[in-house]
Amino acid sequence: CCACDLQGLWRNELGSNMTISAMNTAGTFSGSYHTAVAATNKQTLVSPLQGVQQHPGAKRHPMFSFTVQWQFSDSTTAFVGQCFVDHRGKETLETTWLLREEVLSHKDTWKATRVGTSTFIRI
Ligand SMILES: CN1C(=O)N(C)[C@H]2CS[C@@H](CCCCC(=O)O)[C@H]21
Repeated sequence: CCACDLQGLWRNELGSNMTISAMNTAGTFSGSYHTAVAATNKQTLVSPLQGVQQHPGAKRHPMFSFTVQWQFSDSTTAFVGQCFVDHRGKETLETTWLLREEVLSHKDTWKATRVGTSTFIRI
């Protein structure tokens, strides 16, 4: 069937919820990210995201990237990934992410970036 549209509500394996809202013809979008867990034990808050996807409609499995500006910690996460639709029309977002936290000294920069993968399904 049809292409994979990023717009809507997604959840990943960590229980985070992501809403991708405005999508324009240039393929840029915005949204919000609500995380259940964090690297710190701080109370988490909904955080804004900005992203770009390959030209919507032109691709069945568009690539995308987006960045989340965490509102409760001095850190940010960049996601890159692709949207896939299986034979039953089930969509998944396969992503790799980099989480960069602010470090107070240049000598600590070696431990400032975490990397991982995350899969989102539509909720
Ligand atoms: C919950 N998460 C999630 O859904 N991920 C895909 C990973 C990569 S972003 C991280 C949360 C970072 C929160 C801010 C901070 O702790 O500095 C973790």
